[in-house]
Amino acid sequence: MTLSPAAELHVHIEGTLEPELIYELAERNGIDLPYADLDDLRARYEFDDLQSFLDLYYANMQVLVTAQDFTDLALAYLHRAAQANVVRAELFFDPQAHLVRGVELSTVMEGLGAAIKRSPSETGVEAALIACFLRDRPPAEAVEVLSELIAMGAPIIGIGLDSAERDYPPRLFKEVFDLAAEHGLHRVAHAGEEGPADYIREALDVLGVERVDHGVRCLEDPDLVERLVRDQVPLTVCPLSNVRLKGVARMEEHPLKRMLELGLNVSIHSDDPAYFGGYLDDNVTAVRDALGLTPEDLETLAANSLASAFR
Ligand SMILES: Nc1ncnc2[nH]cnc12
Ligand SMILES: [Zn+2]
Repeated sequence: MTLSPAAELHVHIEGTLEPELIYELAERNGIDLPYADLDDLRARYEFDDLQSFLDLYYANMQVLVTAQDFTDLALAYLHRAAQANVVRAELFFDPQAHLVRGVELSTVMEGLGAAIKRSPSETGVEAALIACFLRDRPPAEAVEVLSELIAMGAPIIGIGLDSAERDYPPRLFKEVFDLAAEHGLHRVAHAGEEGPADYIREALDVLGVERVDHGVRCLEDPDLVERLVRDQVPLTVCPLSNVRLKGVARMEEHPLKRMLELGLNVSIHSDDPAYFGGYLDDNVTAVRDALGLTPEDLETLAANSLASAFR
């Protein structure tokens, strides 16, 4: 199936780290992996919830050490995205997850910066970077890291908020989002993935986000749905992620079709494709087959993604 051109607006670049690349980078950097072999690593890609995934996601990042590692990771992803007819990719990355391991911000930015620069000519995909802050780390640290990114002139178009959602309400991060706004940066946040619908409202009202990542739990709050429809707030939905992290029991029960029917501004994305069983095209075919989406539905979803991109 040839897919319509689309924008990938919800992908964590560290979540595109495929097991094969983990082994290749571990070898290159002389790192001993705590797995028996590739199959043993692959067998661990079974999750009970967001935290069980995050534990493996952060552990595997240890193989990312040099600027070249970050460049290779991002370009491998962008080549794969091109196969799915992605024309624009806004890549999330987690600066704090690297800083806490002793990898310098300058190394991360040099590596990812080179990849987004080379991408149009090498992959055909226009790429941009969004720095995400970890909600299970201190809010003051997020302010510190964003200040450093701004001071070094890092090539970022915006900021986001990710990691463990439950018990970490968006309002804790008002200061870093205000700083981003002062510097003309775009603002997005994960909300309503595992956390309650109220976190979506807070992300809009307190953080001033322009898009909500996931947002599926908005359906529990009819007044919020009405507002999201009225304001056409983009919701970047990640179907395979929702099923693999058990927010949704089976793809056949995914609320995406209902969200479309309600008039919500939804689009399909891949979140952490190396961990959740597929890239943008895999997500599209999975929901199409499970929910019986029509070619018109798919066209609407792709058009929504392009219209919600920051360009
Ligand atoms: N699905 C997700 N939710 C929250 N934080 C993440 N970081 C990487 N993937 C994530
Ligand atoms: Zn995500």
